[in-house]
Amino acid sequence: MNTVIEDVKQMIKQGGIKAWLFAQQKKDLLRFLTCGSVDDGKSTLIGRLLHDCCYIYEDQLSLLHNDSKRYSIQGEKLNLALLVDGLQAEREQGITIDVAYRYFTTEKRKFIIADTPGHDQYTRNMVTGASTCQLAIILVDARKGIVFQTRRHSFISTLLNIKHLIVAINKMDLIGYDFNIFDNIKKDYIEFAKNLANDIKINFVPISALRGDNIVSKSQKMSWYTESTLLEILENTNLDNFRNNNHSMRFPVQYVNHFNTNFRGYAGTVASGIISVGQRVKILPSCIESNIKRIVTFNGDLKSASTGKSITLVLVDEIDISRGDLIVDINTVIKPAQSAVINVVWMSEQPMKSNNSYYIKIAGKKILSHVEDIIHQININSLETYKVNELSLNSIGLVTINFEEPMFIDKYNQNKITGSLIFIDRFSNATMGAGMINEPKFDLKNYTNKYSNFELELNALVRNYFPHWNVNDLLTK
Ligand SMILES: Nc1nc2c(ncn2[C@@H]2O[C@H](COP(=O)(O)OP(=O)(O)OP(=O)(O)O)[C@@H](O)[C@H]2O)c(=O)[nH]1
Repeated sequence: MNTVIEDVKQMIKQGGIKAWLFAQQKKDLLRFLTCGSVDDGKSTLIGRLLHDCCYIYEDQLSLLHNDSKRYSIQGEKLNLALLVDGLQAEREQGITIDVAYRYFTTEKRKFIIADTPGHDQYTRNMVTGASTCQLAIILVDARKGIVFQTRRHSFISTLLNIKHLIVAINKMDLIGYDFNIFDNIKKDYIEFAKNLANDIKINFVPISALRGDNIVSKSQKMSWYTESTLLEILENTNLDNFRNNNHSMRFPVQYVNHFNTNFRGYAGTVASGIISVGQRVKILPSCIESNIKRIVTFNGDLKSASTGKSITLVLVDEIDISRGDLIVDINTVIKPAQSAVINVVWMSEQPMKSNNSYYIKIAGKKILSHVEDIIHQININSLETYKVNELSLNSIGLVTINFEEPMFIDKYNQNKITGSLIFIDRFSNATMGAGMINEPKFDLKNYTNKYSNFELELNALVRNYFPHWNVNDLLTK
């Protein structure tokens, strides 16, 4: 890593802008999110990181000075939170609603930050932000200590397979930079974290996002803290665990590009592994085999492409492939699952109930599914589980669902793309919840339905548009 940086420094001296661009491409990328309760200082922390890493342009800074006068509640000179609170509604209410993404870079690494809302009602935005991140900063207000949202966001982060948490105890300036308060919060969190997965790395940093203590530079006010600043931790986190190139190749087809009669390509993003020209592959569910003829990108053809790369594949043979099909290496052994046990974060005011049917979408494939059993709900405070009949808004639980047709899926901790799904309401098309596959099941009784897809669609349409006809739902047992 250091050698690359040294090389690049040398190149910038010698080569100007081209070398600089090359240097940017060579840097590692860390995606992280900030989460925690309302007003813990998430947006201020991001503003501070951007400011102290000199990632605010002069025109942005002067706009920020003006906006600070207009929107700031506490009368601070520069309200750094306004840099990321982009929506007018966010500024007026002083809270984050949407997920705001920001990019910055240091000499060592590139970063994409997701600023997610602290409010309970925006849990879905937090889940969205966390789903693509490798690290989470859990903000804690030093005056309040560990609260419900601290536990909730920590648990959701680990559920989404984030293995590195930084617990940033903020607003230390408001408690006189007191070591004992910091230490007690740290002990409380360690006690809570005993119930989280045991392979999670946790760092604790006392900070003041507003004053800039221990963010980019060491605080003069907390000489008792001798460990790394927040930025140092972000820069030095080991990213090897996050690369998914060692896993078996998965390429879900997102779009069939029939540009002209001579070109038929399958566009998508490599979900895991490496795909190469000449490779023998099979297409699921049909199991038809072919070879990769070309890997097409906007910048020209590639010989191979690895996890995360957006590409269009051209095969040697003319095969009927549709959106949602999965291309895998010929030697891959993957059994079709008829059902799965799934961790669910429910995001709808209409509760999830046993026997309900929803569309689910996994890696571009949309099919009907049926809730067989709600195994349990999780108590966020104690992380204990208990039996429920339904999952209400923002609750987290474990459920078994059956698929309308066999599905080629993975466990979420092995593949985030082919191991995650969303639940979609059959009538309104609204997203109802998010799911992470815990255990695909291959040997369960088939979910058979005596009605054809056409009959089911017709039934759904009639029930949606003519509710006064009181037609029964064919999918409800
Ligand atoms: N004194 C002090 N105030 C802070 C600190 N960090 C943030 N604040 C203030 O706390 C308030 C909330 O900060 P935000 O950054 O908007 O908090 P948030 O967590 O993004 O809030 P939501 O977007 O509603 O979830 C603002 O008035 C900040 O100026 C800090 O370290 N010290």
